[in-house]
Amino acid sequence: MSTSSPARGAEEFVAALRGLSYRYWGSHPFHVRMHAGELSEHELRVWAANRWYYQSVLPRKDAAIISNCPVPEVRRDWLDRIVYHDGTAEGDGDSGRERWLRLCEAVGLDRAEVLDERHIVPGVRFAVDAYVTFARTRPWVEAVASGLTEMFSGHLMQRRVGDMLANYSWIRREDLVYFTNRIDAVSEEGKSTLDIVVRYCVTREQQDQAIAALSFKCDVLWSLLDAIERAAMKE
Ligand SMILES: O=C(O)c1cc(C(=O)O)c2c(n1)C(=O)C(=O)c1cc(C(=O)O)[nH]c1-2
Repeated sequence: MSTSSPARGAEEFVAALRGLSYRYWGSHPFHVRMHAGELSEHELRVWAANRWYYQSVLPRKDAAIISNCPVPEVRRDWLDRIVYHDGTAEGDGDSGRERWLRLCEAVGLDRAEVLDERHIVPGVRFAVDAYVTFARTRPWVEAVASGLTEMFSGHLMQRRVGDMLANYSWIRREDLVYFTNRIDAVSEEGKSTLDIVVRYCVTREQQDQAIAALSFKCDVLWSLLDAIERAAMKE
């Protein structure tokens, strides 16, 4: 990687980031089967219980970004993500955590078995922990860039709601409130994340590192679904 190449213009940089969409987990075979209505109830339970681990560590990943970031505006902006997932008070039904738990219950899991993480498989733990470690140890703007998968997720979640309602007769719209609520939040966050990355990645090398960070995150999500798919096959 040459540090002497000139920096990309903003448009070219954004196009390079967006160009990674083909590696996004939207095209993973497990998601394809989920959207087509081909997952069994057991497979949906394995998915919901394991993805809980991702949901539950997001605030720690975001806190790591804040702890490494010297820019007050970015820290202030980033704080909202922690509050979004954790809520503002214990037992707050209006939090990402609670909405995910609601989805878990809808697919037939009880809260206790989700919260005690008994269903989490090693590959999921490994992939998700790698995401948190990345945020703790890499420069803050790379960790921010790794969250840019959110640019691709709004459209996917929109489709997921429609496809799940059409293909799993026992799932109701209220059960999918995690996604319906998240769709707007994600497109807002995706835009502000992209603004931050474009603003603070000014050298060619920083831009390359941001692209590599997004690529790494695509691997995290893909590995997570690989592990879920494999775990769900047993039974
Ligand atoms: O359902 C999805 O496909 C999906 C994808 C992603 C993503 O692309 O990282 C996130 C979410 N959902 C999500 O709900 C969420 O809160 C979230 C936070 C982050 C992140 O990296 O900080 N990604 C995602």
